[in-house]
Amino acid sequence: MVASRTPLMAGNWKMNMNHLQAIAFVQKLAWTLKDAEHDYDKVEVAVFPPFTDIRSVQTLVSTDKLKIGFGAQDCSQHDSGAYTGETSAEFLAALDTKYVLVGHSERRTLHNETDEICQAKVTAALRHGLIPVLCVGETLEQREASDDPASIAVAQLRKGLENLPADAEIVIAYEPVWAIGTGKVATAAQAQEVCHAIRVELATLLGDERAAGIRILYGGSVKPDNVASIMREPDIDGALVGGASLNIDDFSSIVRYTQHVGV
Ligand SMILES: O=C[C@H](O)COP(=O)(O)O
Repeated sequence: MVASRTPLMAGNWKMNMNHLQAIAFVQKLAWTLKDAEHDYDKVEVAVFPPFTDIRSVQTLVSTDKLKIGFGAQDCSQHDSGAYTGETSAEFLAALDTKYVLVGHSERRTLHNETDEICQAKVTAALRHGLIPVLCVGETLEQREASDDPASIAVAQLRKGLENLPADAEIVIAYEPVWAIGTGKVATAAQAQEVCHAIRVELATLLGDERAAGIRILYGGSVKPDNVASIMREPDIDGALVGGASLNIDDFSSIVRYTQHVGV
């Protein structure tokens, strides 16, 4: 049975755009997609702005009744307390935040986030009704040193989803670290190979039916000219887009990837 999974195009802005720029960007993205008669039921769209923009994006989305979703780029594993600089999933939920990235490779490498921390963040996000987007992926050194390039992402997945509640909604993002912001996109076959291994592991952990319904995104130098070939792969259900999500034309073209391929 082929599962029906609504593709998700997620724009991770990283540390770009202040709240005023965020308002202008989301407004313009919504107009562009409206002009193109984009059907959000066929391809879901979400942006991941910096924390300081989220309240502004929330207000715009709710006032203008936009169908663009939004998420945060990280959350604390704790709900509240003496954790200077951290942001609670509870506070994000109070701003109607739908998604939260967990374990993006920039968090793992620049902020020493371990698989154990990622697992605690997944749990914290779920505790407050957010949908975690768990990011996994190998570095170039790990890929070159391994006979099984998918094994690193699969091990991160296994740890990150430990003790997952039975009814939890999650999204997985496979991001080969060597393809992030480098212009070196994984080939569609390389991305599919790892995403398929992720789905097989999800089936082992959670059962076939549940695994078949979980969306797996690919991230790493996704652009309008390569999104179509990536989206043709059976285990890839969307993209986590960095650089190209900061450009309205590029991001809306990625969202409307079916136009490129006549799928
Ligand atoms: O979260 C997004 C990824 O890090 C990919 O970034 P990129 O599209 O700039 O390579």
